[in-house]
Amino acid sequence: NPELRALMDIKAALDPGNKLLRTWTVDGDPCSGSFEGVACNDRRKVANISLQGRGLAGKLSPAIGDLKDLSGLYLHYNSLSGEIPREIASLTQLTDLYLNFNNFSGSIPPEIGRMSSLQEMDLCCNQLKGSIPSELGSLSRLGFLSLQYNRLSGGIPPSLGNLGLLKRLTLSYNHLSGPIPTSLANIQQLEILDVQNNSLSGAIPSALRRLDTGFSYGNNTNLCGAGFPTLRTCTTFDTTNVDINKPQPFGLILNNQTAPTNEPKTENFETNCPHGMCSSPSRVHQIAIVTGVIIASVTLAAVGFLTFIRNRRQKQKVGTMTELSESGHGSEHHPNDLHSKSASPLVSLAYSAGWDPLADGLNSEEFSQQVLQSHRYNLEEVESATQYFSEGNVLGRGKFSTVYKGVLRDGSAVAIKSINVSSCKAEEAEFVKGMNLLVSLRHENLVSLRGFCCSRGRGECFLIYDYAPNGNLLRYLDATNGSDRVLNWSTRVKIIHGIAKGLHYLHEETANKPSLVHQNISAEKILVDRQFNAVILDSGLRKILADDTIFSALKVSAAMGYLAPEYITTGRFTEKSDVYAFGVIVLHIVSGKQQLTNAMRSAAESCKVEDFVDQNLNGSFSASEASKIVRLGLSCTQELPDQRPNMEDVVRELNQHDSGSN
Ligand SMILES: Nc1ncnc2c1ncn2[C@@H]1O[C@H](COP(=O)(O)OP(=O)(O)OP(=O)(O)O)[C@@H](O)[C@H]1O
Repeated sequence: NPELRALMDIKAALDPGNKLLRTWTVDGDPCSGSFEGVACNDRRKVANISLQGRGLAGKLSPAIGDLKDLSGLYLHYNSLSGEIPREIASLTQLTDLYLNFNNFSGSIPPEIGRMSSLQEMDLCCNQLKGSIPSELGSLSRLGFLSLQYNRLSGGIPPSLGNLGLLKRLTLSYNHLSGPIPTSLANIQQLEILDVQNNSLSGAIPSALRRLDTGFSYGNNTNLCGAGFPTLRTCTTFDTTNVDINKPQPFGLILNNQTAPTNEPKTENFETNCPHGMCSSPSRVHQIAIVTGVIIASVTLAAVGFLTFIRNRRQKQKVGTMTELSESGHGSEHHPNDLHSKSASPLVSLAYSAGWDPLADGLNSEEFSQQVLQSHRYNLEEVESATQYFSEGNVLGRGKFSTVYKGVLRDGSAVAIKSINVSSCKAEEAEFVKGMNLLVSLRHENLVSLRGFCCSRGRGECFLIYDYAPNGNLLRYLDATNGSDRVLNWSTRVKIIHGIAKGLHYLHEETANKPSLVHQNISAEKILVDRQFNAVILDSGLRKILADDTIFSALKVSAAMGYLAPEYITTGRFTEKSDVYAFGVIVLHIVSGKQQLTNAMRSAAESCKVEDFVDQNLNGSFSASEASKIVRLGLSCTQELPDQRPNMEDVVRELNQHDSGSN
């Protein structure tokens, strides 16, 4: 059996000590279910190898290429080293390749471009060097490509723009240089593009603005572009082409070479050379030399300063290094390094203080053992629920957290929010107090928190929530007529009631809980459960987050129109600011629209509900109920907080209509 032979070769390389794959035996049957982590298809060919997180410390054998029917190879979270064998390219049926979180070195074999079935490839968090092969642009079915936290250099190949199904491209924390190819903006499916912490330069294709918060480009050498917060606008210098095959020391090139890119250059010229204002090439040449020298001096000074800071930090954090090795990954580019790269002072404070508030035996006073026992999950459960944080399970990524879909061992679906420790409150007692509060919140209209897990090794805390299968409210706004996303009137009313009741519960002070302000109510934070009830997400979350994390979330809320006007002058959140956001959501739900035009608002104000209510309902709604709810929405969005009702009034008002109509 050639497949058995290949498996024995693979085993010898993966587990040279024969300690971990003892069930793989030369006289066994790989398709009997007895080979740990091996599954076969109905033709009795090996179709899946799932050995993630098994502590494997060997290499990946070229014999892997002999398992021609393999569709999934999951070897992430091990300590595998050596090169990725180019024979892997023979796996033309492979859809999922997960080699992330290992110590693979060498370069990415360009032959991978022949793996025509590949849909998800995660090579993150290794020590891969060299450039990203342009051949990857041939992987026409690829949906996820993760190469972050490696040592990749050179340019981003414009050929990646051919990946028409690509949804998520993560290239952050490498040494990539040159421009972001315009071709990437042509990928219609692209939702996430993360190129942070590289040495990229030049003008960002303006069309990438559509990715909004899905586009992360911070900490690059010299990027520019209009309409990107935190970036400078481009100047004539930014038209200088950069040879993407030869990383340039200062992001500038001192001759007139044309970048070896096959994309049209028009956009860059349009952005950077308005009205023929560009300098002549020789002038650019001279200025570029002078600028290069200046940048060189500044860079050298900055490097010296950073080295000084880094050395100091390393001295301060002897304890942190122990934590890294505890997790079995000592690689320089491991994401656990995040805390050493992060600018937040909270991080080093947290780690040097040995931050692990949820460890057994600690905090017995602040955290009741009963709460600990009933709510604490271990990292293994979280890892297995999320299939080792597989990219395919990501529901969303925010500024400070990532949410994964997962399935617990009892088969129940959950959403797991992972929060980097640097975003949490640094004071252990404060954090624990916040956690206590979070688990005590119980209401039918709040997403139910099942438990939590904090991993010192990963530098993350996880909140495990019940999964709400019908998505968030955004999904039901701007729906096309006749689609199943058009909610009927009674469902809309039920959802509005639900949000009101959930917020009233939060605001109310009882013997068991203080009054809480949500601070981040938006259509995205309202989920819809199986019975189409509203459940509010992230309630109480602010109690465990650091202040700077909270403020960064505000920008989004303001941009979406949920931020109460008085916040600008007072800088404070009150129950009435939640009421304002609630009012905006009510108007969204009734109109079915995310953006309320002036015409719509004046229709609402002059009680012309038939012009305001979602046209997709084709008149199927109660006009009296609609006008009452619209009035309520308007009163909640009054300019002055005192003129807004409180949530108790809102619930009473809504209930009155209920009893009136019964
Ligand atoms: N319990 C849940 N059930 C179903 N979907 C969920 C659940 N929790 C979160 N989601 C979905 O996951 C995605 C991300 O969630 P959320 O907006 O809270 O996190 P985030 O992207 O980290 O954002 P932020 O930085 O705004 O808090 C959203 O689309 C949300 O609808």
